[in-house]
Amino acid sequence: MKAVHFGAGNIGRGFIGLLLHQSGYEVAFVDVNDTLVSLLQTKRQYTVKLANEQADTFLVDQVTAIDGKNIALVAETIAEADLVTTAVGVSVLKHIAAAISKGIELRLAGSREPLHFIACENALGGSTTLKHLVYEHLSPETQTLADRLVAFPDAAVDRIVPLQQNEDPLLVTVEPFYEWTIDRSAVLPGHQEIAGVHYVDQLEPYIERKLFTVNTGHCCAAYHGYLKGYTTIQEAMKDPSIVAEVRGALQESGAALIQTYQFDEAAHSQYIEQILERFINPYLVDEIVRIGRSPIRKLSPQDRLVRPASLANQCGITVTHLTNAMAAALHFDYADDPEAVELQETIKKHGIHRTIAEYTGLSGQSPLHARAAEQYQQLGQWVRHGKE
Ligand SMILES: NC(=O)c1ccc[n+]([C@@H]2O[C@H](COP(=O)([O-])OP(=O)(O)OC[C@H]3O[C@@H](n4cnc5c(N)ncnc54)[C@H](O)[C@@H]3O)[C@@H](O)[C@H]2O)c1
Ligand SMILES: O=P(O)(O)OC[C@@H](O)[C@@H](O)[C@H](O)[C@H](O)CO
Repeated sequence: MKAVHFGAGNIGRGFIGLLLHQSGYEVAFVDVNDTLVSLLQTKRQYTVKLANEQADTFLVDQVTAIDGKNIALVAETIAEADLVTTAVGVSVLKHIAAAISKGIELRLAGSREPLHFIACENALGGSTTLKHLVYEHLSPETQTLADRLVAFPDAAVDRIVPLQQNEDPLLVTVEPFYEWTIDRSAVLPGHQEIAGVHYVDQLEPYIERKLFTVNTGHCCAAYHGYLKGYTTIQEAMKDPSIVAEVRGALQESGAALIQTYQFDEAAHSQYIEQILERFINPYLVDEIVRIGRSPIRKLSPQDRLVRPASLANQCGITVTHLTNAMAAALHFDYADDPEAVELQETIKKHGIHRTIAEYTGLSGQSPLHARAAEQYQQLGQWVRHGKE
């Protein structure tokens, strides 16, 4: 079986590529990083190392890579594939949509075999977003045919894969834990289930629980950790005041998730504890600036801070830690992150209230907006007064 995977980065090699390989797929990675592409083409294999005491390793072989700029070759490879996956970043999906649409046109011209596209990004409805972007490039006739033969099941992916600092540029170190959940209701007959994947009839509770626990807690630790001058999440999670913020945020999002999806309270508490353990894995070095990357995306209405805060607010739960994490995110002034730079420029130019309204969608009338703005000022004073 042949799979095409867009994005030969950390999660692409360290999680999706590994699981597809273990399921019997030959994986062709599509990437725009020339070094990665050329190394994968030459070596045809790479190693995944687990961040555990034994440092278990897995060899992923029978792989290759395609230059993402070579649209004709990407399209031809998609036309021949049994499965297509992505892990490029949700904001990059628009850049791969044209090549995917060409692949679908070629495929439909020569085959009636169903084809699945699964976006493995940290976002609600990632594959659905990809579908809309791809359909913009297809004629109405092709869209009608694609409706029958091409599917875009949404998915949730969970495995912490930090930025890599290995001598071997293809080696990727990952945490032992993983969870890949796919919406079975959108899968076409004939799809061969991927080993190790959890197929569910309704994805929403799973993706919201993952994003609003793992990613909410993660970015909460990262933004508060950044303000306190820590470099890694492992350092930040040694600070009791940061752990208290993370726990507080996860209690707020947790209460909202439990009310919305009727999760068992004890099981959800255990889920939170397991995640806090994962954050402090001593065999990983995970940089705060990776976890805090793209603060505009992370402050957007459907993402890990605003959506759980809004859900909690609607459920009548008092929200202070999630708004404090938004406030800390608004202070994330990391100069190498283009979204952080844009955010800081917007605050300077238009002030905090307009910035909050513009990026979070929380209007000036929202109590969450008011609290985040007040906490932003308090954190600013704390930073200016030497963080006493
Ligand atoms: N790293 C994690 O812990 C983790 C876990 C779960 C989900 N995710 C999600 O997976 C996605 C990728 O994250 P990552 O950490 O692997 O990032 P990454 O930067 O390591 O990998 C992204 C890869 O996509 C490639 N890319 C960029 N533009 C492209 C294009 N136009 N065509 C083809 N390839 C392109 C990049 O060159 C890079 O190799 C994100 O959506 C992230 O939220 C990451
Ligand atoms: O990838 P992002 O930028 O959406 O979020 C950063 C991290 O929180 C994220 O990559 C986690 O490590 C991952 O989602 C764990 O499953």
